[in-house]
This record gives sequence, structure tokens and C-alpha cells, in this order.
Amino acid sequence: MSEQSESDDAGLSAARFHEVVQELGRPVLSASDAARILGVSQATASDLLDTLADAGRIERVDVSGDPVVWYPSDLQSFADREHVIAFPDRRELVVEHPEQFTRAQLAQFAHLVDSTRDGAYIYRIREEDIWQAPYDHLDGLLRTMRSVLPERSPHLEEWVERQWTRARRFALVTHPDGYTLLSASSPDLMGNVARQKLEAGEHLRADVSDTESWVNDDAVGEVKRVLYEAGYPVQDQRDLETGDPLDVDLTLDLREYQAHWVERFEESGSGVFVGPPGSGKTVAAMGAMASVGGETLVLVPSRDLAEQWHASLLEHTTLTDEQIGEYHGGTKEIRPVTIATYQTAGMDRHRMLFDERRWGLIVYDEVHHVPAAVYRRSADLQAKHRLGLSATPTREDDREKEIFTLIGPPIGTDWSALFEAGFVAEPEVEIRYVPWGDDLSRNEYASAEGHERRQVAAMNPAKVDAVRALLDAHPDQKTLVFVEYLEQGRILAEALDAPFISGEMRHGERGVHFRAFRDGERETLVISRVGDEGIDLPNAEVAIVASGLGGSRRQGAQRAGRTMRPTGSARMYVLATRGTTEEDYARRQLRHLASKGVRVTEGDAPGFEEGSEGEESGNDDADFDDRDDLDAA
Ligand SMILES: Nc1ncnc2c1ncn2[C@@H]1O[C@H](COP(=O)(O)OP(=O)(O)OP(=O)(O)O)[C@@H](O)[C@H]1O
Repeated sequence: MSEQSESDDAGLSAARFHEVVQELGRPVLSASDAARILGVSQATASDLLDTLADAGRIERVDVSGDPVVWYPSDLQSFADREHVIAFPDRRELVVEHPEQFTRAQLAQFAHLVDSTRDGAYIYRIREEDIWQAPYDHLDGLLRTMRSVLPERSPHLEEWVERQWTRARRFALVTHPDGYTLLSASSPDLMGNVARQKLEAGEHLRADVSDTESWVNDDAVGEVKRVLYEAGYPVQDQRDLETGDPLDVDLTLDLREYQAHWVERFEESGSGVFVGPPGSGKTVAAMGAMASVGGETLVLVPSRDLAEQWHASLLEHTTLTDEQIGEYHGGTKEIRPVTIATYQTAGMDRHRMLFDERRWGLIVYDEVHHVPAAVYRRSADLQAKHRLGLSATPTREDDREKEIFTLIGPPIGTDWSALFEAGFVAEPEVEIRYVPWGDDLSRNEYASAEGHERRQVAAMNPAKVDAVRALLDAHPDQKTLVFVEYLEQGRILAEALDAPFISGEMRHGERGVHFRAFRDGERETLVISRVGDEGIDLPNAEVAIVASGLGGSRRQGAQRAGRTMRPTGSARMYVLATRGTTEEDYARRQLRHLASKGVRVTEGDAPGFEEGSEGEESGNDDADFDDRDDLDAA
């Protein structure tokens, strides 16, 4: 711990005092309260507090004459109000009860490392975080940092400035004669870094001056990767191809933050729009298409998303159906605007997809889904405009280097405008604990092991009544019920008289149910894991996760995102069987979601409230390894 938050013989810091208040859970404390929490004698605690009060950092009130104190109950919230503790030496931040906006600000320059049980979130500021910080000028980045950090740290700011500069030492530019130049901010960097690390011939064709080299056009991706790995991310300022002309306009007005995204994309030519699910990234991407005005290849993670994109393009642009093609397992059309799945685009036998037309823009939707094969192919697409879309900061993606070098850096999101415009409804997520439906299941659970044990807990028959009670609590609200297991999906679909959308259902039939859901003819759908991504049902107001949260934490965020639509309060319920590993697992998964801007509460499932014959709380299992993937449905 740095000096900031340690109580040592030099004194008790204001930050540490605040931590003691939080730990105590009330806004006023006595010397004996502080002594117990700090682990010192009452006399020492009293001296430490006096010192802090004498320095004017805290207030002291003598109540010896009348020892009972009262305070406004809303002051209680002070104990669980947002609080940031900085450890500048380690470039680490601990943030307690962070607001969603604070998390959005932090996502601009820091990396979420983990969240603790009592609601604190740990961020770290790495080199890459500063390299990718979406700001035009350093003082914009420093302003954001100062708005979040409790106190200025000149030492930390100097480090940030060094990393900021490092990421602007090399640039790729287009020479007036049309060829690509690598330019360095000094002869030394060109001589001792670029010309040492890069191969003459393969990467660099000729030295043009002591700070410029002619770059092989088909080695641009490699040049960026090599210099990024050497600690020098390259700014890509080249003129990019616009491909064969495509005349397309939007048929709706962009919101302020979307127009900002498109303007920034026009300036840079490549990059990633980062915004919460439902914030309008797809529509903004159509704005980028209109701005580039060139034939466009859109890459998406699933056929459902391809169909969604197709419908959205027809709904929000002047494109005709003849101009739009889909390219995946179901259909193979290559047209001026083609929407392909990553899976198909990554296959060697479909390589002509990239070369058959002169694309001006490649759009990578949900960039955390781009497979290695498509990244490899993207190395040959460096002459085109490249746009990524992502609901989570690209830095939290295990392919952040590929995203940065082969697609582009994050493009600044005007979070204030986005939040003020209310286009992000922060979903409330409620864990609802369900007791065993019968002794048979409880005994089956007790004697099962591993996956089977998890499945028995997940498929607790009492969950059917819990889902019914939740649906009754939300009459006339469109609800998605997510399941991990096919058998559970079928049981619930029958009990609720609702369709069960799973990988076994043909795409055409899925489309029928999605349209009925969207048009209000159907209020409930039961969905297997096939729905984790790509179910873009904008008016899903409630989500019920009947089992698990999917094997990956990101799926949990995606599922919450599916109810995070601009439709007022979006809610998400997660059912977990009391006294089983599901209880722990749900809590851990949702703590992660909480760090994504989601309010999380816990309680008994409706119909099983206090006083029911519910199980004792807590569970007797060894901690459940949450990396295990639950059986796919
Ligand atoms: N400028 C706009 N004007 C009106 N409606 C908009 C606008 N931008 C987006 N929308 C609507 O908001 C919803 C979400 O938009 P969009 O699909 O672009 O968000 P997204 O961020 O791509 O969502 P996801 O992350 O789930 O893919 C859509 O129904 C879309 O029609």
C-alpha cells in the first residue's frame, strides 16, 4: 500500500480514514471504532484522529457531555458512496461503489483488473491503456484522469505523458506521390529502432531520409505489429482507398455522440466505436459507410446478426435489397454491401470474399469475436478503411494488440452526451435464490459430481414456478428467458407456452418468432445459449436467466446488455438454487457485471420469500471454478 492509504507513524491519511468509515458502515466514528479497524490502541487511534482533525482533513465533535449522537439517515449513504483510492506508485486504483459514469471515464485510461466481494473494483493503468486512450490531446486525457482521481499525482502524470509521447513517435503517412512512408520523430528512433527491428526489403523498401523510410504496402500490418511489440505503437495517418463508389445515405438523424464518432472516423480513417449495448454503434457505422461512400464488407459473429444488419440497413439507409448481400452458411451473395459471418470469412475456400470486390470499408462488428483467421486476412486489408464496433473497452479483449494494429485505436466516446441523452438504460440485475423444488432433486444434487452436479442445481424444478411468478410480476413486458440446457429450455417452453429458440431451430423459424416478439404478438421467448450474442431484440424489457450466466463472464455482460435498451428501466433476474455452487457462481459472475455499470441486488425468488422452507444460506461446496464452461445448450 502506498503512503496514501496506510496509517503509519507518519499519521493517518484522509483516504485511509474514509476506508475506515466505509468499513464501519456509518459516517461518524469514535477512537475505539478506529482503533479496532486500524488494529492500534485506542490512545494511538485518538492521536491519529486528532492529527487529522488538526490538519483540517476531518471534523471532531466532543460528545463526552452527551454521548449519544444522531445523524440524518441519508448520511448513511455516505458510507457506501463512491470512493476512489489511488496507489500512484503501482498505478493502481481501488474504486468503491463506482457510478456508471465513473466507470465509463475509467474505461478511457485504465484496465479493470477485478472486483472484490464487498463491491470494490480494482483498476490498473498500463502502457497500452495510455497508448490507446481515445484523446486528440494529452490535456484531455489528464483532465479525465484528474476528474476521477482523488488527488493529483505529478509522478503518475509524468509517466502518462511519457507513454503518450511514446505512442506518437512513429506514423505511417502517404507520400504525395502515393507511396507509404514510415516517419520517425527523430533520426535516432528511425536508425536504432525501426531499421533494426524491421527487415529491409520485406518491410522497408528504401530509406528516404534519416527520419523516413518507404514501406512495402503489403507489409503495413506487420510494420505496425513489430513496432507495437517494441513499445512504439504507430499512428496510421495514411490516405485510404474508398473502393468502388457506393451511393448511400442515412434515413435518420445521428445523435450527437454518434455524429462525433463518425466525424472522428472520417479524420482517422480507421478505429473502433466503443459504446454500451444498444447505444447505437450499428447505426453510427452506417453513418461511416455514408461518409466513406465505398463498397462495404460487414463482418458479424452470427447469422442472426447478419439478418439483423440486413434489416437495419434497409430500415435506416437508402440502400435497396438488391444492393445488400449476405454471405454465410445459408446464402452466398457478394454485392456492393455484403454481410458475412466471421466463421465463413475465415475459411480459406471463401477467401475470394475479400478480393472479389474493391471494398472501401470493412466493418468488424463485436470486435471481441474476430477469430485469428480473419485477423490474419486483415493484414492484407490495411489499405481500406477499417471500423470496429465493441460494447466493451478493446483493452479488455485478449486481442487488443490485433485490434489496435489491424483495425485501429478506440475512437473517443462522448460519454457525457451518451448518458445525458439517456440512451443507456442501466439494467437492474437481481439475483433470486430458489430453494429445492423437491427432495429428489436435492438428494440427486448431493450425490452428483462435477458437470452433472451443476446441471442438477441449474435445472431445479422449482425454477419453473419462480419464472412464472416473475412473468406475473411483469405483465405486458417482453421477456427473454435464458437457459443453459436444452432439456430445461423445453420444460420451461412447455410450462410457459412459449417458443424455445435453440441451435436446433431453423433460422427461418427463429426469424418468425423474433418478428412476433418485436411486433408484440408474443411476450415471452425461451432462448438457449444461441441467444447470447446476436439477439438484437431492442424492446426486450426483462431478461430471466433461469440457469447460469453462460460459461464466459462476457456472455453475462452480453445478456445484461440485451435488456439494456433505451426503453426505460431494463431488468434482469438471475435464478440460482440456494445452498448450491450456483449461488456462489451467480454472485461472482454478477460482481463482474456490476463493474460494467449494472446495479446488482440479491433476494429470494418470488413465492419463496422469507419464512418459506428455503435452504439455509451459503453452500457447502468447494469454490466452483468459474472458468468451467457450463454444458452448452
Ligand atoms: N440516431 C438514432 N435515431 C433513432 N434510433 C436510433 C438511432 N441510433 C440507434 N437507434 C436505435 O437504437 C437501437 C440500437 O441501435 P444499434 O443497433 O445501432 O445499437 P448497438 O450499439 O449496435 O447495439 P448492440 O451493441 O446491441 O449491437 C436500434 O433499435 C436503433 O434503431
